[in-house]
Amino acid sequence: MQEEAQHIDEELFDEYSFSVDQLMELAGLSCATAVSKGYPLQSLLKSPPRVLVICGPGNNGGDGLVCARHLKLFGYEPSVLYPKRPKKQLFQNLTTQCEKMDISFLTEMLEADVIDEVYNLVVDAIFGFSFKGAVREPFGDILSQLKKITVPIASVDIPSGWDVENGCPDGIQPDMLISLTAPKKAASHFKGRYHFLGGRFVPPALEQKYQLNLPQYPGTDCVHQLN
Ligand SMILES: NC(=O)C1=CN([C@@H]2O[C@H](COP(=O)(O)OP(=O)(O)OC[C@H]3O[C@@H](n4cnc5c(N)ncnc54)[C@H](O)[C@@H]3O)[C@@H](O)[C@H]2O)[C@H](O)CC1
Ligand SMILES: [K+]
Repeated sequence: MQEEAQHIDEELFDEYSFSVDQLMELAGLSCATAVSKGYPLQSLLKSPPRVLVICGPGNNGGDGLVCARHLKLFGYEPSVLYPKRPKKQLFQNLTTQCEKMDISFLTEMLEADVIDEVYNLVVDAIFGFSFKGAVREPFGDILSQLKKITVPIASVDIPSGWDVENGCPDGIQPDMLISLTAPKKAASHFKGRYHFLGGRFVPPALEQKYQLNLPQYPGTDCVHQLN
């Protein structure tokens, strides 16, 4: 399944000629849309409507940066923690776009009780389908703080630190999961309240080839609520 997700990914780029930027924009927009459906502005307990977006070193982190930008456009106040920044131009551009929109970047991870006090929720865009092995720092420390918080976590594609196939019983337990392209095997271990499917960009021929059996998205929506 981890391999299958990577094959679909490669095929979208190599055979279907999509660029990463295109798909990441749609993925990140889906995440911000799912957050706005699960945690509407008017339902938030803390004002201003602060959201902490934690971004990892790969494309999952890129989805997080796009998500933060759209959340800001939707009226939220995102702050971003982005401790390991790849040198690639794409990630530098996404970072500049956030900075130019007055999204603040934290210099270090906050303690769990501070997160609970200041933020309404955390978007987990640390690792996606390429996560492997034992968690390396600084992400071990970040995930251990996330295990202690009581505000909800919305995970992008896969709850970070979970094995892509087998999940992780003592890992973080997000309240929302936004599966991108198609739910990964680990999604069957998800016990939170909201499961959304996003990344409405899969060409029908690719969906058929991999027998993804994707549900029908409602109307023109970029997310589909699975439960
Ligand atoms: N086609 C699609 O479906 C799209 C998916 N998108 C998103 O991209 C991620 C997958 O991105 P990828 O760059 O392949 O990898 P990750 O972000 O999962 O992470 C790789 C990153 O993490 C480091 N790493 C791996 N294991 C560890 C570890 N044990 N400890 C510390 N660090 C680790 C690794 O070195 C890399 O730097 C997918 O899930 C979607 O969210 C696209 O954005 C849109 C198209
Ligand atoms: K994640």
